Amino acid sequence: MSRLTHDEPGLHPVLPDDARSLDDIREGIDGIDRRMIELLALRLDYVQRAADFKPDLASVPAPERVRAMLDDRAEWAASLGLSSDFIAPLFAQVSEWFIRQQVAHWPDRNPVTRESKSGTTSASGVDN
Ligand SMILES: C=C(O[C@@H]1C=C(C(=O)O)C=C[C@H]1O)C(=O)O
Repeated sequence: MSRLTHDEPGLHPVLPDDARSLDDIREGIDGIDRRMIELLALRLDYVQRAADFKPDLASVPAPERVRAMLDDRAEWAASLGLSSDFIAPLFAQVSEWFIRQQVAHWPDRNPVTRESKSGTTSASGVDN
């Protein structure tokens, strides 16, 4: 029994229960994995943008937020019949990698934001 319908563009329109061949199954899986990767790329944009709203590098990891997120994801997974033993470490690894990207992105943040936080002259030479 499928847990979700998927009328999303890019996903194979044949649901698992309606599959007539291994090709149907593999097209379904390829569509899902591709979409997951596209969504992870979009997630990266959000995570890097988050740096613009943080006052300093020390506020990047936000461990209390990560803990709350892992609890939520374990709950979401359980409600769909996925083991939290699988989902919790998976998302811990996801967050860990994304936090590293946010740290690496830190020096490239929007100069406007950097100016307004530091109150100093920007790289473009425009005073605040
Ligand atoms: C996106 C944020 O920045 C960080 C990245 C997170 C993630 O990728 O899961 C979670 C929390 C923070 O460590 C945030 O603070 O919300």
